[in-house]
Amino acid sequence: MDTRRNLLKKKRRVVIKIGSSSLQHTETGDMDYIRLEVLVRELCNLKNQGKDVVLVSSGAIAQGKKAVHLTPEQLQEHPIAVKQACAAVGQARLMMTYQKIFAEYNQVTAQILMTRQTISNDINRINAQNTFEELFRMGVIPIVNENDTVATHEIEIGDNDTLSAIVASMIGADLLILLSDIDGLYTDDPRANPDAEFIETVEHLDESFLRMGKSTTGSGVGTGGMSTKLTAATIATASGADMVIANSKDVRIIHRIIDGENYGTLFLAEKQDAFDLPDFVENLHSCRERG
Ligand SMILES: Nc1ncnc2c1ncn2[C@@H]1O[C@H](COP(=O)(O)OP(=O)(O)O)[C@@H](O)[C@H]1O
Ligand SMILES: N[C@@H](CCC(=O)OP(=O)(O)O)C(=O)O
Repeated sequence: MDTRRNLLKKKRRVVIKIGSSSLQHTETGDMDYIRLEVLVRELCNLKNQGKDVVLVSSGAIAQGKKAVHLTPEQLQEHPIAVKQACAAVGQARLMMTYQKIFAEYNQVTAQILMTRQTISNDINRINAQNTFEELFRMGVIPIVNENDTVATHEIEIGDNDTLSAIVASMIGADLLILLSDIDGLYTDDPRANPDAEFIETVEHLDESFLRMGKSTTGSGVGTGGMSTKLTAATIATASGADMVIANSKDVRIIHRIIDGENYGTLFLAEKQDAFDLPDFVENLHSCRERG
């Protein structure tokens, strides 16, 4: 067995991110309760192994749209306010569903909603860090999302891949797992290029890997495609966490990865003393705009 994979067993603080498309049935857009249940069981089991666990869950906007039966015309009218209203509805639904399922395992959860200011403002960031630490001491699993109801372009992080890496960096996590609709990183988007090859391990995340995420295709339900996952890998690995991108088709992949089995793409941590999270977050938008 690959010794670097085997070391994943020893991780103490794990952040797991699941995207909107992974939480719903493709055909109907309704919640996939079985997948949610298995996800919750996996997280509770990690917690029972003595690890600190954080879930970053997308899905507020997608579930909110579904709940209020939004027509495409309504979406066109006031896209930002409509999206924010949907997020307000969907976030409450998501939390209700998670709390119900976590309660079956006697697991207490908490909701943490963040914006870019949570990181860039020193007081907000320290408060958020203290809250996470207190929740871990209490044995609670925090469930994190962007505060979509108030976040507009000026203060948004914009996608939960990046958010999950920011959270991992902020709380000193040693492993981040991004659950996606694809097995991991390929040399190119395999949906567009049948010759794309799967990459098992990224030892050093240089330009050649970052270029592989430039294709703009994605599930159409969530945000980002592969490029936001590579931004997440940049933050996580520079902060000293390993990161894995893996397929959410069977969420039992979480314990298989942590047991050291060869699933997904593993990005190895390369802690950089010069990495400054607030500074990185401050420059996030200008970096994206420069492409
Ligand atoms: N180099 C690449 N390797 C793998 N997938 C890629 C790559 N470039 C683009 N993609 C696309 O990114 C998609 C995953 O992004 P997205 O749909 O936003 O995921 P999620 O909703 O799970 O966060 C894949 O389904 C794939 O089509
Ligand atoms: N914060 C948004 C999701 C943003 C996002 O990054 O979505 P996804 O690409 O599905 O992980 C929501 O909850 O709807």
